[in-house]
Amino acid sequence: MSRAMSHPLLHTLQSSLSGHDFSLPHLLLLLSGIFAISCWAWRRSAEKKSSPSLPPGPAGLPLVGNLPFLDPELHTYFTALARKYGPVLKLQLGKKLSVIVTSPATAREVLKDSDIMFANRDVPAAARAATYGGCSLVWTPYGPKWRMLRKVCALRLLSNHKLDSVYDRRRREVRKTVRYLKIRAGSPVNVGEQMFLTVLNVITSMLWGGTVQGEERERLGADFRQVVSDITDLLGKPNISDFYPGLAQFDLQGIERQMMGLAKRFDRIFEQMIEKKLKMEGEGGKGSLDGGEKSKDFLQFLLELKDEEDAKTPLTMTGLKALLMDMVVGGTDTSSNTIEFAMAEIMNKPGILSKIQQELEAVVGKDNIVEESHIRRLPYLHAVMKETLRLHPATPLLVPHCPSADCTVGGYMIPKGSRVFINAWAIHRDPSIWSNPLEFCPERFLDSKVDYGGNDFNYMPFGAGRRICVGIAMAERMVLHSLATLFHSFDWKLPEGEKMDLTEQFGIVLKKKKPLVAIPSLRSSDPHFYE
Ligand code: HEM
Repeated sequence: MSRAMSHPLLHTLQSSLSGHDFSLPHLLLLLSGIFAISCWAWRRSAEKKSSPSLPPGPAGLPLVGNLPFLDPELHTYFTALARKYGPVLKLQLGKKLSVIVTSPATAREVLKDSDIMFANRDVPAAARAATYGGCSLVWTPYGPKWRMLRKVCALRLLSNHKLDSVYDRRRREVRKTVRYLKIRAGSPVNVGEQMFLTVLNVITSMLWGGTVQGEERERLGADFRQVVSDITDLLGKPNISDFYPGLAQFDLQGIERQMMGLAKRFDRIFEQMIEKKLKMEGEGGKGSLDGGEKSKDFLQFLLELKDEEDAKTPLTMTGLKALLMDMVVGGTDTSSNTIEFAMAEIMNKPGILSKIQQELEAVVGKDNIVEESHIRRLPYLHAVMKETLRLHPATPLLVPHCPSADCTVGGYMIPKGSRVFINAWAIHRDPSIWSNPLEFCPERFLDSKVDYGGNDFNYMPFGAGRRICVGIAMAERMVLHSLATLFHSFDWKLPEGEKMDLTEQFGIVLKKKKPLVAIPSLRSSDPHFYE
């Protein structure tokens, strides 16, 4: 029987007809029944016709969809597709529907108008393997657990107040880098590598104190760098397990296996720090691991929180370690790659470099060391940071969002569970929004209210809405303080015969294809500058 025949009115009609009783009331009933059924059927077909369709997108092949045509440089590939298919387009990647959003208006619909609906993540298999099953702040679904983790990070580690209280730790790491560069003056230095180490040491010193010194510090620093870089590479790799969840158990590309191996190395380091911390507490020590400092570090606070039995949303040991993972993976590459791109763009434009140095001279002075407190008074340098994040947003497609129910964006239907990419990279280079979009021009941000706080959908290097980056204040301090110090204390040039190459390489975190190697020289003859 067809679906229409199951309507209850039909039963009334059927029984009327089978009784062969065609008196006027029955006839009226029959007619009104026919009328009601016709209206119902018409409404259903009209509803079907007017329900929004899926977004447009390139035709795919049976079973695999668009997978064979996927270009690994996703940000440029998605940008080219958007030119052809518009600001909301779909790609069928195996069984997974991906949606790419490429205009300020449609990004606003996702990140503001339907923020709660899109506040979930579609967790890739690699991310689950990296973060104890996806229980970290970055990957946890929107809900009470996410709120608890977010609050803990925002208030206890990354608030302006907390950051102020641990400035000495950041300062110490920046000064260590200055001392290292002084020794290397006149020789080529891998800028990204040095800035990665600086940011990493800042973050770990905020997490568990200046725990590792001397040789141990060097060894763990090198270890972390390789692990973070391998993790972000694996997170950006297309994975069959995501496109065909039925095949995930076979881990055909070995991505989850490799990721588990990397996560284990992290886990060992975390265990080591936790063990030291618990031992110190057992011995009655209350300060951070480097001793002497009264403020509790983040790990100490998390361990106390974990032991709170009456907490509404308890923090487990794996949840605690996943949070440490987020800070180390989410905070390092993003900030250090931004510093590296900024350095490269600045060195490429001597006019910009001299404006930065003039501003530093006026605000910091020739005879002073740059302090974090100066950065609020360096508007030109701030414009340089904004312009760097416009042209080279650290996460060009943000972190993919996932709707918790079917919804509509740009008039198209986005099914529950799709993977939604916001192409911030393309929006930041859209000629209808930015004049000379490919030119590095910090001046466009001077006397402009455009900021990365998540209210302007033309510019969103940190995302927007509930899942906006939780580390903005920290990133701002690290990037500006480092750049100010690098250009106040040193002049920089490329090795003889080298040309600046600004080519990007896609990954969940965007990087310079060719690492920036540059030669520092001292700007001051005063040795106190380099202590
Ligand atoms: C230049 C530096 C940075 C950039 C450009 C950046 C950018 C982003 C972006 C685009 C997102 C995703 C937003 C979305 O889902 O729409 C994000 C999320 C996140 N970022 Fe950052 N980030 C930076 C530095 C940091 C730092 C220093 C930390 C911590 C120490 C951090 C921790 C996180 C975390 C934990 C999330 C996930 C938040 C959530 O899902 O609720 N980030 N970041």
